[in-house]
Amino acid sequence: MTRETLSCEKVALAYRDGERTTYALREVSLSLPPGKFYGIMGPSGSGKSSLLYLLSGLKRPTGGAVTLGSTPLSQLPDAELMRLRRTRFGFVFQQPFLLTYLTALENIVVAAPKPDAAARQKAQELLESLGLASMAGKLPGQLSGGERQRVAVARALINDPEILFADEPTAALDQTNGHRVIEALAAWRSKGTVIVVTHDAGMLTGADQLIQLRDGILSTEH
Ligand SMILES: Nc1ncnc2c1ncn2[C@@H]1O[C@H](COP(=O)(O)OP(=O)(O)OP(=O)(O)O)[C@@H](O)[C@H]1O
Repeated sequence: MTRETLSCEKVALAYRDGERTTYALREVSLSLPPGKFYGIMGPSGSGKSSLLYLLSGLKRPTGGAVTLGSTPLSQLPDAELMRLRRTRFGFVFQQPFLLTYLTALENIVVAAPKPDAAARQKAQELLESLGLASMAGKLPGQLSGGERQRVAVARALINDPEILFADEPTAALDQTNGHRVIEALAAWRSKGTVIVVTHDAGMLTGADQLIQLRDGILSTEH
């Protein structure tokens, strides 16, 4: 797996609403070397999700640039950007978005490039590493919210993502299950970069670096 530094240089994200322009982010610059667990924090509306969307190529900045190694993410044509996202990034969102008619194992395998025996084996290993070995054959409706979210983490990991992005992955969970999901995400730093957005500072005590946003700009950085 290639492991490159993800960086952004003076990125901005402006939303036009008729005459009005709202800046979700303005002039944010960051350099995120690989293999670390980064936490993006800040109050509601501070631009956390916007920053995650820009860093992961889900949105394009209205100013500045996002770069992965020497690849200018924000300048790639749509198809190339989509391919890069699919092959090098993994995503976990607030809701797990599992297919209700597939088992936990099948929900993971469908995200693999080829749904073959090797992918099934890997999906089973991921479930085991996340404490869900016995849940492989269960449907999402038979799992708890925390278990469903850990299945979503396993699905995000099936392609060995160089960067794992998570947007408020614990917002729908209680503290105990939230911490288990964060532990599962954080463990990936031994292989790739982990970037987690949350408004819950208690979830980021194990982060290597905290990125604090306020009103669309960086407020502190350690
Ligand atoms: N589609 C949109 N159109 C207009 N303004 C938007 C849009 N999406 C976000 N914004 C604004 O951009 C700012 C940053 O939003 P963002 O979702 O990035 O913040 P956040 O820190 O993730 O908030 P939360 O914790 O509430 O999810 C907010 O003022 C928000 O109202």
